[in-house]
Amino acid sequence: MPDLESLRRLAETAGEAIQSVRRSDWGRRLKADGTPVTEADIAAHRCLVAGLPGLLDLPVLSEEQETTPWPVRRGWHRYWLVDPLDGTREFVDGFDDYTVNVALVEEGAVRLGVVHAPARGVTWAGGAGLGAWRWESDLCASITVNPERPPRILASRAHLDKATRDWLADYPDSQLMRCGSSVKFCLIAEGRADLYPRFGPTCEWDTAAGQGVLEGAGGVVVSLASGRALRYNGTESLLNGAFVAAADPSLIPGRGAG
Ligand SMILES: Nc1ncnc2c1ncn2[C@@H]1O[C@H](COP(=O)(O)O)[C@@H](OP(=O)(O)O)[C@H]1O
Ligand SMILES: [Mg+2]
Repeated sequence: MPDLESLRRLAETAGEAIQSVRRSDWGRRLKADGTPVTEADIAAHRCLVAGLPGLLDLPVLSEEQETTPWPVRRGWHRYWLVDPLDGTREFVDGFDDYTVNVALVEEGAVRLGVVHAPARGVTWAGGAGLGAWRWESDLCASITVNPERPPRILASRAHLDKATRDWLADYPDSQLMRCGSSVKFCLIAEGRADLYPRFGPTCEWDTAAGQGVLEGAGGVVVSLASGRALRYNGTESLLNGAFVAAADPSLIPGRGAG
């Protein structure tokens, strides 16, 4: 296992690179898929790819670099999966829910995840069987889920599609909170929300770190196709299918009390 304190500090250093771009006259352009990429994404990416191999010498798969060809990547048993700036739309639009995401993936499962939200000054980390933690101003606290009924539900601020709206119609009594980036997983992990359904597209680097945090806190991230935990590096496509993140599996329709 990598040293968690060093990993947290590396994520926070990447966050400082993002914040210094935000304070400056930052550039912005659109990627081929129409989503924005900023100088901040690139600055955080450079910071992480420079630092991660020193913590654990493994391949790095980052949103902000050309993807390693599948015939090579499929042979990876362990690797770093990185989204240097998740929630670029939030960042560009002046909202604070954007994050640095680093996950250690082993045999297709998340072993450890670290999520840092630079504008909030908060970092979360965790992994299944390890526990989960939250840091603010260098103060560390252990966190766990706190399932409530009716569930407090999270949805993307920028991407709320019809399938998600239809799903939400089954929860007329629930409070809906809109939030960008992997912060959604972390809010469930620290007991402030219960469900995050996602039917619209996400990529593997959007979910892995948050999944680690949530699993460490006692929650789950379930693929609606398999009914099991979301897995990684199993296909050439880096797109996730639909999933639900939950404080408890019984909150997911069809898996208990619903
Ligand atoms: N059409 C699309 N295809 C692939 N991923 C998409 C997408 N629309 C949104 N996303 C993913 O959703 C993430 C944002 O999540 P949210 O809407 O919960 O804030 C984006 O992360 P980035 O901001 O890192 O690009 C992006 O990867
Ligand atoms: Mg992302």
